[in-house]
Amino acid sequence: MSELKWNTAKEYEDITYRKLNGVARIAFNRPEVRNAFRPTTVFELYEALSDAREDRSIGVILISGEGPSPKDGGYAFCSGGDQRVRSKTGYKGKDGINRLNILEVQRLIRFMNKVVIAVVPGWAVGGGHSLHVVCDLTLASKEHAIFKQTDADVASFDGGMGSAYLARQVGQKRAREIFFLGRNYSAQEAFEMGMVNAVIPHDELEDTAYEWAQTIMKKSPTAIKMIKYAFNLIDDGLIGQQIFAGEATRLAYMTDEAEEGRNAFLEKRDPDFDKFPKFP
Ligand SMILES: CC(C)(COP(=O)(O)OP(=O)(O)OC[C@H]1O[C@@H](n2cnc3c(N)ncnc32)[C@H](O)[C@@H]1OP(=O)(O)O)[C@@H](O)C(=O)NCCC(=O)NCCSC(=O)CCC(=O)c1ccccc1C(=O)O
Repeated sequence: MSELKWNTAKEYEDITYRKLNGVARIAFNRPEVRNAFRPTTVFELYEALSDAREDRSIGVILISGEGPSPKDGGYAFCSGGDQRVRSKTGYKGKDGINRLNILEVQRLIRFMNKVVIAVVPGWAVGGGHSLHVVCDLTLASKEHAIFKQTDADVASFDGGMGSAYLARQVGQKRAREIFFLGRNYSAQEAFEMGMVNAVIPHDELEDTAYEWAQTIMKKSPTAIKMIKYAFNLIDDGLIGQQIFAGEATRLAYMTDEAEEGRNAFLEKRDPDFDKFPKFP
């Protein structure tokens, strides 16, 4: 079992949120329902992810699921939308409003300026399966992780990132099988298909995820961010281009050439760009 001494970043109702040495760990905390998410869960997840995004000391974010269930000892990453609060127009929150707000979390993970690792201790199902797909990397418990896409069983369908990116990872035929048949896949099968990066003995999962995060933390943060956005770009269309271009602009702003442009404007003179090399 892990002896990592995580520091609580904030107390929440449906998730846990901790930090340690540049790593943020966010975990679903509804093990009695296999970590299904309701609107409250998703609001909290979004807030914690946003905090990790803004925290300049954080380089890698782990998303996991607390467990085991006090009811039966089962482990889960996430079993998707809480079907008990599903209504005709979405998932009903405490405010009585129906939402499909997990999609906002998917976008936050995808466009996150840091690496996000899904740490899967048990079931990754439905919208929970989609979440692991959207994360940059997935580490899975050898003994307990099971991947399953039940959307079509409950008349739901993630026709966005959870299916399109899955097809990129495992290929079209496999992705269609996963969605059309809704079978259970072990960590090893998911690894062989290409949607899991490593299969880890359950007791070592947490520590391994932390070690992977520390390895990434030693790299250039700018390089890691640009590589992530470069990988995303081809599938993310104009939004992918915009995000990559935004970061390119930031790098350009760091040059003397950019400073000359700004200074010339502020000093009400023509810019002198002649002194800057025109690289071949
Ligand atoms: C996960 C299972 C395969 C686990 O099976 P098993 O180990 O046998 O355990 P169970 O006895 O079934 O479950 C234990 C306990 O947990 C309850 N539970 C499990 N999952 C859920 C859930 N999703 N919602 C509510 N409750 C759940 C279960 O009822 C048991 O309770 P008891 O009181 O002890 O009986 C299996 O549980 C299973 O198949 N679960 C359902 C998985 C599922 O279908 N999830 C929903 C898929 S659809 C989805 O996630 C849509 C959400 C979404 O992402 C989305 C998509 C498109 C647009 C927008 C959105 C959005 O924003 O939401």
